[in-house]
Amino acid sequence: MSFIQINNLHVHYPVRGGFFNSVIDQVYAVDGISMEFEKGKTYGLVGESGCGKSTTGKAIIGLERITSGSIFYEGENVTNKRRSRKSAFNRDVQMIFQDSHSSLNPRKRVKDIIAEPIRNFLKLTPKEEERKISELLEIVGMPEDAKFKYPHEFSGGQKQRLGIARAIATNPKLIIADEPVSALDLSVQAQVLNFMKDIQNEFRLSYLFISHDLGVVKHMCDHISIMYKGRFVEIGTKYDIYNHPQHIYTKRLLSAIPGGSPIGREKRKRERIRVEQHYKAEHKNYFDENDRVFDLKPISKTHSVAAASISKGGK
Ligand SMILES: Nc1ncnc2c1ncn2[C@@H]1O[C@H](COP(=O)(O)OP(=O)(O)OP(=O)(O)O)[C@@H](O)[C@H]1O
Repeated sequence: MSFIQINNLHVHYPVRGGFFNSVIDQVYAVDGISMEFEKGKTYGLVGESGCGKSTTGKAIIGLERITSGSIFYEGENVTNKRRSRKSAFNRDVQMIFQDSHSSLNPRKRVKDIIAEPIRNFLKLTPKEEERKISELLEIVGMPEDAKFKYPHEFSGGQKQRLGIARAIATNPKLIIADEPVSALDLSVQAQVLNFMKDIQNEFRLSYLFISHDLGVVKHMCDHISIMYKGRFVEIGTKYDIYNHPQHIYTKRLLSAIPGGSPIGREKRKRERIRVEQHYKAEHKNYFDENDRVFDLKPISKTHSVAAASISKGGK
Protein backbone atom coordinates (compact mmCIF):
# COMPACT_ATOMS: atom_id res chain seq x y z
CA MET A 1 0.00 0.00 0.00
CA SER A 2 1.38 3.40 -0.94
CA PHE A 3 1.50 6.13 1.70
CA ILE A 4 2.30 9.03 -0.66
CA GLN A 5 0.65 9.61 -4.02
CA ILE A 6 1.78 12.27 -6.48
CA ASN A 7 -0.84 12.97 -9.13
CA ASN A 8 -0.21 14.72 -12.44
CA LEU A 9 2.37 17.11 -10.96
CA HIS A 10 3.31 20.21 -12.96
CA VAL A 11 5.92 22.80 -12.05
CA HIS A 12 6.25 25.59 -14.59
CA TYR A 13 8.63 28.52 -14.25
CA PRO A 14 7.65 31.80 -15.90
CA VAL A 15 10.20 33.31 -18.28
CA ARG A 16 10.12 37.10 -18.13
CA GLY A 17 11.32 39.56 -20.73
CA GLY A 18 10.47 42.56 -22.86
CA PHE A 19 10.13 46.18 -21.84
CA PHE A 20 7.66 45.52 -19.02
CA ASN A 21 9.42 42.39 -17.81
CA SER A 22 6.21 40.50 -18.37
CA VAL A 23 5.83 36.73 -18.66
CA ILE A 24 6.72 35.80 -22.24
CA ASP A 25 7.10 32.05 -21.92
CA GLN A 26 7.14 29.12 -19.48
CA VAL A 27 9.77 26.50 -18.63
CA TYR A 28 7.88 23.21 -18.28
CA ALA A 29 10.33 21.81 -15.71
CA VAL A 30 7.90 19.13 -14.51
CA ASP A 31 5.10 18.45 -16.90
CA GLY A 32 2.56 15.98 -15.59
CA ILE A 33 4.18 13.18 -13.62
CA SER A 34 2.56 10.72 -11.23
CA MET A 35 4.17 8.36 -8.75
CA GLU A 36 3.43 6.45 -5.56
CA PHE A 37 5.66 5.52 -2.64
CA GLU A 38 5.46 2.38 -0.54
CA LYS A 39 7.23 1.98 2.80
CA GLY A 40 10.76 0.59 2.77
CA LYS A 41 11.25 0.90 -1.00
CA THR A 42 13.70 2.95 -3.06
CA TYR A 43 12.47 4.79 -6.13
CA GLY A 44 14.94 6.05 -8.69
CA LEU A 45 14.46 9.19 -10.75
CA VAL A 46 16.83 9.17 -13.68
CA GLY A 47 17.44 11.44 -16.63
CA GLU A 48 19.89 13.85 -18.17
CA SER A 49 20.74 17.24 -16.76
CA GLY A 50 17.82 19.68 -16.95
CA CYS A 51 15.07 17.06 -17.35
CA GLY A 52 13.37 18.13 -14.10
CA LYS A 53 14.64 15.69 -11.45
CA SER A 54 15.62 18.21 -8.78
CA THR A 55 12.51 20.30 -9.40
CA THR A 56 10.41 17.17 -8.80
CA GLY A 57 12.17 16.51 -5.48
CA LYS A 58 11.94 20.13 -4.36
CA ALA A 59 8.28 20.36 -5.34
CA ILE A 60 7.43 17.26 -3.33
CA ILE A 61 9.13 18.58 -0.22
CA GLY A 62 7.67 22.05 -0.68
CA LEU A 63 10.71 24.04 -1.80
CA GLU A 64 9.13 24.78 -5.19
CA ARG A 65 5.57 25.88 -5.74
CA ILE A 66 3.44 23.35 -7.57
CA THR A 67 1.69 24.78 -10.62
CA SER A 68 -0.92 22.03 -10.71
CA GLY A 69 -1.44 18.46 -9.59
CA SER A 70 -1.69 17.09 -6.08
CA ILE A 71 0.24 15.31 -3.35
CA PHE A 72 -1.58 13.06 -0.92
CA TYR A 73 0.05 11.88 2.30
CA GLU A 74 -1.75 9.12 4.18
CA GLY A 75 -5.01 10.15 2.57
CA GLU A 76 -4.63 13.91 3.19
CA ASN A 77 -4.09 16.44 0.42
CA VAL A 78 -0.84 18.24 1.35
CA THR A 79 -0.21 20.10 -1.92
CA ASN A 80 1.57 23.45 -1.39
CA LYS A 81 1.19 23.10 2.39
CA ARG A 82 4.79 23.82 3.34
CA ARG A 83 3.95 26.82 5.44
CA SER A 84 2.25 24.87 8.17
CA ARG A 85 5.63 23.82 9.47
CA LYS A 86 4.33 21.35 11.95
CA SER A 87 2.35 19.21 9.55
CA ALA A 88 3.12 15.52 9.68
CA PHE A 89 4.16 15.56 6.04
CA ASN A 90 6.94 18.09 6.64
CA ARG A 91 8.21 16.04 9.56
CA ASP A 92 8.04 12.74 7.71
CA VAL A 93 9.53 13.78 4.36
CA GLN A 94 13.12 15.04 4.47
CA MET A 95 15.74 15.77 1.85
CA ILE A 96 19.47 15.31 1.47
CA PHE A 97 21.35 17.27 -1.13
CA GLN A 98 24.24 16.67 -3.49
CA ASP A 99 26.27 19.52 -2.09
CA SER A 100 26.42 18.79 1.61
CA HIS A 101 28.92 21.61 1.97
CA SER A 102 26.45 24.34 1.07
CA SER A 103 23.43 22.64 2.64
CA LEU A 104 25.07 22.72 6.10
CA ASN A 105 25.18 26.22 7.56
CA PRO A 106 28.93 27.01 7.90
CA ARG A 107 28.35 29.32 10.86
CA LYS A 108 26.57 26.75 12.98
CA ARG A 109 28.04 23.95 15.06
CA VAL A 110 27.02 20.41 14.13
CA LYS A 111 24.81 20.10 17.22
CA ASP A 112 22.74 23.12 16.17
CA ILE A 113 22.52 21.94 12.56
CA ILE A 114 21.20 18.54 13.61
CA ALA A 115 18.97 20.10 16.27
CA GLU A 116 17.12 22.26 13.69
CA PRO A 117 14.48 19.70 12.61
CA ILE A 118 14.28 18.39 16.19
CA ARG A 119 13.36 21.88 17.44
CA ASN A 120 10.89 22.38 14.58
CA PHE A 121 9.05 19.13 14.92
CA LEU A 122 9.74 17.35 18.21
CA LYS A 123 9.10 18.71 21.66
CA LEU A 124 12.22 17.66 23.59
CA THR A 125 13.82 19.05 26.72
CA PRO A 126 17.43 20.30 26.31
CA LYS A 127 18.68 17.10 27.95
CA GLU A 128 16.62 14.87 25.64
CA GLU A 129 17.76 16.90 22.64
CA GLU A 130 21.42 16.45 23.65
CA ARG A 131 20.88 12.70 23.98
CA LYS A 132 19.08 12.51 20.63
CA ILE A 133 21.94 14.33 18.87
CA SER A 134 24.52 11.94 20.37
CA GLU A 135 22.36 9.00 19.26
CA LEU A 136 22.09 10.34 15.70
CA LEU A 137 25.85 10.91 15.48
CA GLU A 138 26.38 7.35 16.62
CA ILE A 139 23.95 6.02 13.99
CA VAL A 140 25.84 7.81 11.20
CA GLY A 141 29.18 6.66 12.60
CA MET A 142 30.51 10.03 13.74
CA PRO A 143 32.31 10.62 17.04
CA GLU A 144 30.56 12.35 19.94
CA ASP A 145 32.86 15.38 19.79
CA ALA A 146 31.69 16.15 16.22
CA LYS A 147 28.85 18.03 17.96
CA PHE A 148 31.06 20.95 18.79
CA LYS A 149 32.72 21.30 15.39
CA TYR A 150 31.79 23.32 12.30
CA PRO A 151 31.01 21.78 8.87
CA HIS A 152 34.32 22.90 7.30
CA GLU A 153 36.17 20.62 9.74
CA PHE A 154 34.81 17.50 8.00
CA SER A 155 35.50 15.65 4.74
CA GLY A 156 32.90 15.38 1.95
CA GLY A 157 31.77 11.90 3.04
CA GLN A 158 31.56 12.96 6.69
CA LYS A 159 29.51 16.04 5.74
CA GLN A 160 27.14 13.83 3.78
CA ARG A 161 26.76 11.66 6.93
CA LEU A 162 25.95 14.79 8.94
CA GLY A 163 23.34 15.71 6.32
CA ILE A 164 21.86 12.24 6.73
CA ALA A 165 21.89 12.59 10.55
CA ARG A 166 19.88 15.80 10.19
CA ALA A 167 17.51 14.17 7.69
CA ILE A 168 16.74 11.18 9.93
CA ALA A 169 16.41 13.27 13.14
CA THR A 170 12.60 13.30 12.96
CA ASN A 171 12.28 9.59 12.06
CA PRO A 172 11.05 10.40 8.55
CA LYS A 173 9.25 7.94 6.31
CA LEU A 174 10.58 9.25 2.99
CA ILE A 175 13.97 10.79 2.25
CA ILE A 176 14.46 12.55 -1.05
CA ALA A 177 18.13 12.10 -1.90
CA ASP A 178 19.16 14.44 -4.71
CA GLU A 179 22.43 13.17 -6.19
CA PRO A 180 23.62 12.35 -2.65
CA VAL A 181 26.97 10.88 -3.67
CA SER A 182 27.86 12.46 -6.98
CA ALA A 183 30.23 14.95 -5.35
CA LEU A 184 32.17 12.19 -3.54
CA ASP A 185 35.11 9.96 -4.49
CA LEU A 186 34.15 6.50 -5.71
CA SER A 187 35.25 4.70 -2.53
CA VAL A 188 33.39 7.19 -0.31
CA GLN A 189 30.33 6.88 -2.59
CA ALA A 190 30.14 3.17 -1.86
CA GLN A 191 30.41 3.78 1.91
CA VAL A 192 27.63 6.37 1.93
CA LEU A 193 25.35 4.26 -0.33
CA ASN A 194 25.81 1.15 1.80
CA PHE A 195 25.20 3.17 4.91
CA MET A 196 21.97 4.58 3.38
CA LYS A 197 20.87 0.99 2.73
CA ASP A 198 21.65 -0.03 6.32
CA ILE A 199 19.58 2.74 7.86
CA GLN A 200 16.79 2.02 5.37
CA ASN A 201 16.51 -1.51 6.74
CA GLU A 202 16.73 -0.31 10.31
CA PHE A 203 14.09 2.42 10.03
CA ARG A 204 11.95 1.07 7.14
CA LEU A 205 12.67 4.24 5.21
CA SER A 206 11.66 4.92 1.63
CA TYR A 207 13.96 6.87 -0.66
CA LEU A 208 13.36 8.90 -3.76
CA PHE A 209 16.83 8.58 -5.19
CA ILE A 210 17.59 11.24 -7.80
CA SER A 211 20.55 10.59 -10.03
CA HIS A 212 21.88 10.70 -13.55
CA ASP A 213 24.15 7.75 -12.71
CA LEU A 214 22.48 4.52 -13.81
CA GLY A 215 25.17 2.42 -12.11
CA VAL A 216 24.37 3.94 -8.70
CA VAL A 217 20.63 3.72 -9.34
CA LYS A 218 20.94 0.02 -10.16
CA HIS A 219 22.68 -0.54 -6.84
CA MET A 220 20.05 1.33 -4.84
CA CYS A 221 16.59 1.25 -6.41
CA ASP A 222 13.62 -1.11 -6.57
CA HIS A 223 11.56 0.98 -8.99
CA ILE A 224 12.86 3.43 -11.57
CA SER A 225 11.25 6.29 -13.49
CA ILE A 226 13.05 7.57 -16.55
CA MET A 227 12.50 11.29 -16.99
CA TYR A 228 12.83 13.35 -20.15
CA LYS A 229 11.80 16.98 -20.56
CA GLY A 230 9.64 17.01 -17.44
CA ARG A 231 7.83 13.74 -18.15
CA PHE A 232 8.28 10.07 -17.45
CA VAL A 233 8.95 8.21 -20.65
CA GLU A 234 9.26 4.83 -18.92
CA ILE A 235 8.58 3.41 -15.46
CA GLY A 236 9.43 -0.05 -14.22
CA THR A 237 11.10 -2.28 -11.69
CA LYS A 238 14.88 -2.37 -11.67
CA TYR A 239 14.71 -5.72 -13.45
CA ASP A 240 12.41 -4.39 -16.18
CA ILE A 241 14.40 -1.25 -16.83
CA TYR A 242 17.81 -2.91 -16.96
CA ASN A 243 16.81 -6.13 -18.69
CA HIS A 244 13.89 -5.15 -20.90
CA PRO A 245 14.01 -1.41 -21.54
CA GLN A 246 11.17 -0.40 -23.83
CA HIS A 247 11.76 3.22 -24.66
CA ILE A 248 14.52 4.39 -26.96
CA TYR A 249 15.57 7.03 -24.47
CA THR A 250 16.05 4.41 -21.73
CA LYS A 251 18.03 2.29 -24.17
CA ARG A 252 20.21 5.26 -25.00
CA LEU A 253 20.87 5.99 -21.32
CA LEU A 254 21.71 2.34 -20.63
CA SER A 255 24.00 2.00 -23.60
CA ALA A 256 25.92 5.04 -22.38
CA ILE A 257 26.92 3.32 -19.10
CA PRO A 258 30.70 2.97 -19.26
CA GLY A 259 32.41 -0.37 -18.69
CA GLY A 260 32.03 -3.82 -20.18
CA SER A 261 34.38 -5.41 -22.65
CA PRO A 262 35.01 -3.72 -26.04
CA ILE A 263 33.19 -6.66 -27.66
CA GLY A 264 30.18 -6.04 -25.44
CA ARG A 265 30.33 -2.33 -26.24
CA GLU A 266 30.36 -3.03 -29.99
CA LYS A 267 27.36 -5.34 -29.63
CA ARG A 268 25.46 -2.76 -27.55
CA LYS A 269 26.25 -0.08 -30.11
CA ARG A 270 24.94 -2.25 -32.97
CA GLU A 271 21.79 -3.01 -30.96
CA ARG A 272 21.32 0.70 -30.23
CA ILE A 273 21.62 1.61 -33.92
CA ARG A 274 19.14 -1.11 -34.82
CA VAL A 275 16.67 0.06 -32.19
CA GLU A 276 17.07 3.70 -33.21
CA GLN A 277 16.43 2.93 -36.87
CA HIS A 278 13.30 1.06 -35.94
CA TYR A 279 12.14 3.87 -33.65
CA LYS A 280 12.87 6.56 -36.25
CA ALA A 281 10.85 4.71 -38.84
CA GLU A 282 7.91 4.65 -36.44
CA HIS A 283 8.27 8.17 -35.07
CA LYS A 284 9.53 10.29 -37.96
CA ASN A 285 8.09 13.48 -36.48
CA TYR A 286 10.31 13.26 -33.43
CA PHE A 287 13.60 13.83 -35.26
CA ASP A 288 14.85 17.17 -36.51
CA GLU A 289 16.83 17.86 -39.68
CA ASN A 290 20.12 17.01 -37.90
CA ASP A 291 18.73 13.66 -36.89
CA ARG A 292 18.54 14.68 -33.24
CA VAL A 293 15.62 13.63 -31.11
CA PHE A 294 13.77 16.80 -30.21
CA ASP A 295 10.82 15.27 -28.46
CA LEU A 296 10.04 11.84 -27.13
CA LYS A 297 6.68 10.28 -26.74
CA PRO A 298 6.02 8.43 -23.50
CA ILE A 299 5.59 4.79 -24.46
CA SER A 300 1.94 3.89 -24.39
CA LYS A 301 2.42 0.52 -22.75
CA THR A 302 4.92 0.41 -19.92
CA HIS A 303 6.00 -2.24 -17.46
CA SER A 304 3.14 -3.79 -15.59
CA VAL A 305 3.89 -2.68 -12.01
CA ALA A 306 3.79 0.98 -12.73
CA ALA A 307 1.57 1.08 -15.77
CA ALA A 308 -1.12 2.93 -13.89
CA SER A 309 1.19 5.68 -12.76
CA ILE A 310 2.68 6.72 -16.08
CA SER A 311 2.33 10.39 -16.74
CA LYS A 312 -1.17 11.29 -17.75
CA GLY A 313 -0.17 14.75 -18.84
CA GLY A 314 1.98 13.57 -21.77
CA LYS A 315 1.20 15.05 -25.14
N1 LIG B 1 14.08 28.68 -10.54
C1 LIG B 1 14.03 28.39 -11.83
N2 LIG B 1 13.59 29.29 -12.73
C2 LIG B 1 13.50 28.99 -14.04
N3 LIG B 1 13.85 27.79 -14.57
C3 LIG B 1 14.31 26.85 -13.72
C4 LIG B 1 14.43 27.09 -12.31
N4 LIG B 1 14.90 25.97 -11.72
C5 LIG B 1 15.09 25.06 -12.71
N5 LIG B 1 14.72 25.59 -13.90
C6 LIG B 1 14.73 24.92 -15.21
O1 LIG B 1 13.92 23.76 -15.07
C7 LIG B 1 14.46 22.68 -15.81
C8 LIG B 1 14.65 21.49 -14.88
O2 LIG B 1 15.66 21.80 -13.93
P1 LIG B 1 16.14 20.76 -12.81
O3 LIG B 1 17.15 21.43 -11.96
O4 LIG B 1 14.96 20.20 -12.15
O5 LIG B 1 16.82 19.63 -13.69
P2 LIG B 1 17.67 18.35 -13.25
O6 LIG B 1 17.16 17.21 -14.04
O7 LIG B 1 17.66 18.22 -11.77
O8 LIG B 1 19.13 18.75 -13.73
P3 LIG B 1 20.55 18.43 -13.04
O9 LIG B 1 20.75 16.93 -13.14
O10 LIG B 1 21.52 19.19 -13.89
O11 LIG B 1 20.49 18.92 -11.62
C9 LIG B 1 15.75 23.17 -16.45
O12 LIG B 1 15.46 23.56 -17.76
C10 LIG B 1 16.11 24.37 -15.60
O13 LIG B 1 16.83 25.31 -16.35
